[in-house]
Amino acid sequence: MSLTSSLLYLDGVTVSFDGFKALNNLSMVLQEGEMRAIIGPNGAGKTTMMDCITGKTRPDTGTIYFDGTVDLTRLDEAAIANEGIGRKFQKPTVFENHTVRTNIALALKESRSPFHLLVSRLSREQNTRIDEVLDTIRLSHLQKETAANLSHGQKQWLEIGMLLAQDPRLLLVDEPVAGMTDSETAETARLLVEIAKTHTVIVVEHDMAFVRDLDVKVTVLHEGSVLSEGTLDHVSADTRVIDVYLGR
Ligand SMILES: Nc1ncnc2c1ncn2[C@@H]1O[C@H](COP(=O)(O)OP(=O)(O)OP(=O)(O)O)[C@@H](O)[C@H]1O
Repeated sequence: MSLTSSLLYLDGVTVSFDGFKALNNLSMVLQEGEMRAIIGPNGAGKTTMMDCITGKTRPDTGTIYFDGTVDLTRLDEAAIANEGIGRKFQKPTVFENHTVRTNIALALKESRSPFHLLVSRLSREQNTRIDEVLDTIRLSHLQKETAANLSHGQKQWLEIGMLLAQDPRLLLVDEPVAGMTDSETAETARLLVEIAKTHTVIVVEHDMAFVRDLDVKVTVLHEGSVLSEGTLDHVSADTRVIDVYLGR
């Protein structure tokens, strides 16, 4: 597989904290347009991997290439975000006092501040884009609602929408369904499948019913490297995966 045909390419990535290897020679390739689920036991290195991709943590060794040519290990967090890599953390961080629609408007690439929004009207294209995002995240009917009044699940969707408004090429989504109801969880899978039609996505999750609904290739991390990779059925039948994770 050539380096340039992949959107994200990690090779031999190692990260040590006081001699302990949170990532140990991790290699993984993601094609443009692919959605990938990352699973694995607590401490497997999932968050550290995301931290390395977004520039929060710098690997001791190894390479991470974005879009074939951009060496992410040489860029800081802001530069990596500018390259088109967006991340949604587990805890939603929406602007509670603003409406759902304003939250999306504030997240638009061109938008800078609430003040900027007040003094300069949004273009028709921007409003159309906001409408599209609201539709994707199932919140059109609540666009005038104050974000503080949303359910936990709806806040997660709003934050995914804020990520989409920035039009990233790669979305990193960390445990999106933690704390959601079953129906919100099922809806989130549908929402991400829809988003993945036009974006490359990495989803970290522990919820196996949700991962099954995504119906994508799964990478199992364990002790900082890839233990198994393939369909959920394939990795679920892997005795090493059962031993360290699924069988417990
Ligand atoms: N800043 C740090 N300093 C020291 N150790 C760390 C640091 N960050 C992570 N670790 C350790 O590295 C290992 C991998 O952690 P990481 O958070 O990446 O795992 P994870 O797969 O995301 O786990 P979880 O499913 O619990 O979120 C853990 O043992 C953790 O304690």
